[in-house]
Amino acid sequence: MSCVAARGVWKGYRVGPQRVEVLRGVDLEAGFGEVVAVVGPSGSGKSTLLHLISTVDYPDRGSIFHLGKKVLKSEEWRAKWRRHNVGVVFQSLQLIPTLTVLENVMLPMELVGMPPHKAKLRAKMLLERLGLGDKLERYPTELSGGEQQRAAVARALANSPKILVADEPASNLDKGNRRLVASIIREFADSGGCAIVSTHEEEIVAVADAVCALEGGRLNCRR
Ligand SMILES: Nc1ncnc2c1ncn2[C@@H]1O[C@H](COP(=O)(O)OP(=O)(O)OP(=O)(O)O)[C@@H](O)[C@H]1O
Repeated sequence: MSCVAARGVWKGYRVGPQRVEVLRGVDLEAGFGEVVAVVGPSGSGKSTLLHLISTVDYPDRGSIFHLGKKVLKSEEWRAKWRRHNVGVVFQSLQLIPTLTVLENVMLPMELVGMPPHKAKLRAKMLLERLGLGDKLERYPTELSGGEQQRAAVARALANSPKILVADEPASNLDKGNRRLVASIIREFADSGGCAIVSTHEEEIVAVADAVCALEGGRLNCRR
């Protein structure tokens, strides 16, 4: 059983009268303990693929498997599955502007019933690890782009997911923080999960077990 698999995945969008096929039969496999980096030029479909792998979106054809189970089309099923099993760093981050950084990271834990005092301890620990220990009470708009990005990584790890899906999580970071995020992703996978990460950054590629290049709607992986 693999941690994450994509089999024959197709996804396209309607643009006016036309249909553009972005993914044309993508296969991907991530074992437990693995980091898979997805690389490719802007517009090649990395975010499209990661939305499918994270279960935020659903393929037109083909299937995604998580922990050996086929991801179902029902949005309700996918939302519940994600809440418990998948940590997602969106390219657009999607931090909640009306909550502090600490509250943003606590929220996923509270949604699965963790008592607030425990959620707070874990959120603090994660934010300190990501170098945001002195920004806990700030609101997202009061943070730099790179700080927001690190807060989004902390939030994705909050529920100790089995699967981490991160869309360019290091794109706004300086070298030191790119290394930090890369090592946190590596440690996450080493503890038994798997991470699928789109990136242009060599620090992330350096910790990957497989590098998959997306081009012309197809994915070519080398290990
Ligand atoms: N909702 C949408 N409707 C129409 N076209 C879309 C939509 N979302 C993405 N696309 C198109 O699909 C293609 C792939 O987009 P995607 O965002 O997946 O690429 P990407 O590799 O993540 O790019 P980047 O590195 O710039 O973030 C692009 O040509 C984009 O214009």
